[in-house]
Amino acid sequence: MSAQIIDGKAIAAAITDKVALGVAERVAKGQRVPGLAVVLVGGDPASQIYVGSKRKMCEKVGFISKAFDLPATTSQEALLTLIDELNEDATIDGILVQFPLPDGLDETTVIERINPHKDVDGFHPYNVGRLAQRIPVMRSCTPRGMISMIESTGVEMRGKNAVVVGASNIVGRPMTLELLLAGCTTTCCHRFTEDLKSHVERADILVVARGKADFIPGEWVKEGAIVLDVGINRLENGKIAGDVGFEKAKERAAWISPVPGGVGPMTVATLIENTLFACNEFHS
Ligand SMILES: Nc1nc2c(c(=O)[nH]1)N[C@@H](CN(C=O)c1ccc(C(=O)N[C@@H](CCC(=O)O)C(=O)O)cc1)CN2
Repeated sequence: MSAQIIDGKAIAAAITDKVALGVAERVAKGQRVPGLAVVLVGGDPASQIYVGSKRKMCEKVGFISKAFDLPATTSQEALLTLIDELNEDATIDGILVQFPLPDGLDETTVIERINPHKDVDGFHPYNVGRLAQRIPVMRSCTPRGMISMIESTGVEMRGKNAVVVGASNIVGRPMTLELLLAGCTTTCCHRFTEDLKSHVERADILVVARGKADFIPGEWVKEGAIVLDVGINRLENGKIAGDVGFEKAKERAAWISPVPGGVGPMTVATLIENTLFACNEFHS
């Protein structure tokens, strides 16, 4: 078997085209355009790339994008004051604080300060709790994006064995909740998981978010599985690799997402989708 590629770039483009139409519809009705505040603290090179593509995408779909580039020395108090101001700003529908934050800044406190209806990252405990209770509101971008990718295959999720490798707050945990919501029998593997291979081998849907190149050998992938690779690992040769041994996995899976061009672009597209949703639902 040679897997079909889940083209995240193409699916993301379709999503952002739809958002651009949604913005045009608002304008035609005389409504204001959605606004996204993108906050970057410090100069982490990867974060600069991701923030750059979020701002570019805002421009492309017709959002107002407010950029806040703060020095790494920014105090927790100053960052929280900015969030308070953005919470009150009627032109802003979404607040995005790029992670990781520099040492000394507490991500949990920052997330909890954002108005849950402007939490376009879906990280606030209110939004995670809503997802856990099967009444989602704002959904985390990478996990929600991956659900859109699985939906694009046309494969029914209900009843499938789904295995998520990695239990981070940003990806692994909310993805576990998303797959449960979709009707999968879901296992979340983490650093204390014993016999990881046996879990991976029975995954009809495999999501890997470990951050280590080739962490899951392609030979472990179940025949006919859907494989979503969240890893972005920069190799010494300058190339980017995922967490799954792609070539071997491709011989066994039915569907597989590439790195780059898979899950990454969906994170940005879903953020844009969330911002329009927040604008239409809560801040019209
Ligand atoms: N506040 C947030 N911080 C972070 C999030 C998040 O969702 N919200 N996720 C990641 C980084 N991230 C978005 O912020 C992100 C990661 C990767 C990509 C992407 O398109 N990757 C490309 C490769 C690009 C490259 O690095 O050369 C790809 O996979 O094709 C977009 C966004 C951590 N922080």
